[in-house]
Parts: sequence; structure tokens; C-alpha cells
Amino acid sequence: MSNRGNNSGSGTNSNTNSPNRPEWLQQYDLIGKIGEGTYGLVFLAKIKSNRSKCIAIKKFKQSKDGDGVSPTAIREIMLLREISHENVVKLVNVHINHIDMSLYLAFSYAEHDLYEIIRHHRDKVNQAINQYTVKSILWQLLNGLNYLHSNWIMHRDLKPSNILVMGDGEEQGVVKIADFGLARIYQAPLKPLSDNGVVVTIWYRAPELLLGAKHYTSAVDMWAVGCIFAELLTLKPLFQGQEVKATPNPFQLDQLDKIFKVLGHPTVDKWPTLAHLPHWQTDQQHIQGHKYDSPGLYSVVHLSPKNPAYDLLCKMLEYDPRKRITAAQALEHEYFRMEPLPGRNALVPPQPGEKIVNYPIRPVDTNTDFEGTASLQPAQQASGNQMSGGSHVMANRNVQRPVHMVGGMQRMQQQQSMAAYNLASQAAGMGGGAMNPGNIPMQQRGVAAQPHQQQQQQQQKEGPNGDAWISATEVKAFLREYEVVK
Ligand SMILES: Nc1ncnc2c1ncn2[C@@H]1O[C@H](COP(=O)(O)OP(=O)(O)OP(=O)(O)O)[C@@H](O)[C@H]1O
Repeated sequence: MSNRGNNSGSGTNSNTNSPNRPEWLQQYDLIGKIGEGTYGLVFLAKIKSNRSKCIAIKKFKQSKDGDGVSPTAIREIMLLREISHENVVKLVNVHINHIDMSLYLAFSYAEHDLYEIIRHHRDKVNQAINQYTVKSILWQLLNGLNYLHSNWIMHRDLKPSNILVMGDGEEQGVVKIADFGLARIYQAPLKPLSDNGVVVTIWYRAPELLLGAKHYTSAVDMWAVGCIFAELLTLKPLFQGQEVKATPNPFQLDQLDKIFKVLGHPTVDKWPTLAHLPHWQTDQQHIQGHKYDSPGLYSVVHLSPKNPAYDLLCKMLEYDPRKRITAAQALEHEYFRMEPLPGRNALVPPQPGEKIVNYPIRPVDTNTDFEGTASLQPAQQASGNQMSGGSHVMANRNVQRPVHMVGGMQRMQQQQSMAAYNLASQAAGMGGGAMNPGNIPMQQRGVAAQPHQQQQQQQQKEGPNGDAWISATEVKAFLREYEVVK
């Protein structure tokens, strides 16, 4: 068993303990880079005091103005710290390096994500994901989303790489939504289409967004869930539009074209507010003249129109956002009451004796440190992955690993059990993690100069490298002050 969490290998990034590292970093062993997104890099680290615990640290790039973290970002982060639900990834710590005002968010670590799981089935094993796993993933995704939506948090960028699945351990096979609310930290209504080479996908984007809706709702997330559901069934993205880059315009002709080809062109009859959308006119010029010979969604996803899975999918892909099914309604759908019933461990094999799928663990680039630069030391073995000295471990994407069973079948046998599970998850509620003592960055955009004494206090509390903890009390004080001076 090559569980990253249980491995005590010494594969840490050599720069972790360098004297130039921020003080807070001393509590982690930085293993290496695991990914890169629009807003920054994601790293795998272990907590020194508990080396069985892995953590994913997301380093955010500087904001466009290069002047640090905005008050809005601080607000959002405080909110994210209050979020606690089994199907939502936990934000465990927040760090700011005062030297360059870079922001680091530490999340609990998940070994798998849907992007890799789907890719594995499509490209490696050439076999559909079993029904039980699809249903369990979907149920947990909806459960997490229902919690976020009930707390007025929209994700706005749901896609397979943001849906994490826990690897070996007590939480094996539990689905966690990642990356929620982060777009707002950078005050972007929608993520940029392309920013320094990282491709941002529009495949999961709802039609109202593509048509320029300014006031959109949590229904945009349900559209994305529909697209992900279809992809779990077919292993292919449902609407694979060609992105038009270098424009802030949300109107994405090809993406809309791909959607209309499958679902037919929307009509004002079925979606009355359609005509008010800013790009409806543009759509008229480019698309409305087209005749779409819609093949029907069922033929694309290979489901019978009578199948409850198909019914649920159609309700998620309803054009009119006001008619689109909500997460709470979807959880009540007949699909989840039929065998196989969904369960907490989405990765357990459907039937005893059935083939277990060995999903690869995340590849780690141990040569990249927090600055995104190569470390001076050759890479070492970080976990179950065999890492060759000095070489990039990303090549190890295909390392196979057995998926181990925890406590045998953990499926919910009855609908009541799932309801109980739901309640238990909800009971975790807005627990609110304890805040760390310390300081907050005061050099905020648009904020009047801080009183001298306050600045001095801040300097005293900072670590030698300008790093600081965010404390709830001080952030609140800061926000109050900001509101006064605004
Ligand atoms: N908590 C986590 N545990 C393990 N891996 C994670 C975690 N959070 C993110 N990742 C992984 O890190 C990679 C990069 O994530 P990130 O969210 O930065 O980018 P993205 O989702 O691919 O793109 P974007 O930021 O543009 O939406 C992804 O493969 C993602 O699955």
C-alpha cells in the first residue's frame, strides 16, 4: 500500500527549511508542486508535527495591481474558514508573506480528482466508471453543493479537476469540492479566459453566462454538475467548445454552438428572459439562423429517455436557470433511490469480487518550490512514487496503486441511511475553525495609512521574514476600520 499519508519518506523539498523561507513554512515539509491553475500553484506538503497528514498549499499569484491582498479577499477568506462540510475541502490555514504580499491557503489534501479518474478510465483502462461510483460521486457532489448554496456560496468554476476524491484512509472515496469562492478573492466576476498560458475551460459554463448574464444564480453550478454527470457516464466532455481567448467578452460562440447542437436552440417560449441577455443579439447574428438538427441528449449519453439518470441529467441541463433543478431537489431525485444506492466511499467496488480500479496517485514535481523555481537539491522519494534523482516526477503520472478497502462495503443500504448521513454531514455545519493568533497585513489597497502604533505592533508580531497569521479578531477590527475610512 503506497499511502502518501503513511509514508515517512524523507522526500521533502530542500528549500523548505532555507533561512529565506517564511517562518510559518517551518511547520510544513514541502514535498513539491502538484498542480497549476489560473490563480497560482498548488503544492503538496506534510505537517511536521504529524507527518501522516498531507496538506495542499495553494499559492496565489500577486493581484493584478501587485499591491497585495484586497479587503474583499480578506473577507472572502474569513468566510471560507467558516465553511465546514464533509463534501467540501477544508481550508485549514491562511498565510501571507509580507515581503511580496503573496497569499497561501492550506487545504486538506485529496489524492484524486475527477479529471484524473475520468482520464484513467478513458485512456488507461478503457472502461466505463461503474454505476455505483458515478452515483456516489454525484450524490456527494450535490450534497456539498447544497451546503455551499445554502450558505450563499456559489462555486462558479465547477469542473472535474475541482472535484476531489479522498485516497486511502478513514475518508477513502469521499468527494470534496475544491476551489469554491476563490474567484471572488480576486474580485473577478468570471475567471480570465487565459492568463499566462494556463488554459481556463469554458466547457462547464452555463448558457446564461455565455450569453452575458450579469445577475446569475447558483443555477450556474447545477449546469456544471450536469456536464460533469454526463462526462462521468461517457468519459468525454459533453460540450467541448473551442475557447476564444484574448477577450473579456463572455460570448463564446463555439461553446454555445456545441450546446445548441445537442440540446437544440433555446426559445423565448421556454426561457422567457433569454431576450434580455446582453449577447442574445450577438447570438441572433451568429447563431439563430442556424438549423440545429439536435440528435437528442439521450443519444449522446447513451441513456434511454425513460432512465431516471437521464431525467435528472435533463433537469440539470435545463436552459432556463429558474427552471433548472437545485442541488436540494436533485438529492431527492428518484435516481438516488434506485439500486445501486449511493455510498460514502465512492471507490469501493460495486460487488464483492468485482475488479478494483487502481487510480494513480498524484505526480509530484519535487524540483519546484514556492517560488516556482527549481530547487538546488535533486528530487528524492516523496511517497509511493519512485522518484529518480533530479528528474521531474510528473512523468510518474501513471504509477498504479491498489485501492484499499476500508471496513468492507460502506454503502448506504437504505434511503434512510443516506438521509441520516446527510443530516450528520449537515450537523458538522458552520463549525468555524479556530483562528491563529498573530497579525494581518495592513498595506491594503484603498485603505488609509495605519496609525503608527498599530504598524509598530504589526512589525513586532511578524516573523523575521515578514510572514503573518491572520487573526479573526484583528481582521474584523481591520474590516471595521476599512468600512469607516472607505
Ligand atoms: N486540496 C487539494 N488536494 C489535492 N490536490 C488539489 C487540491 N486542490 C487542488 N488540487 C489539485 O491541484 C491542481 C491545480 O488546482 P487549481 O485549483 O489551482 O487549478 P485548476 O482547478 O486545475 O484550474 P483553475 O485554478 O484554473 O480553476 C488540480 O489538479 C487540482 O486537482
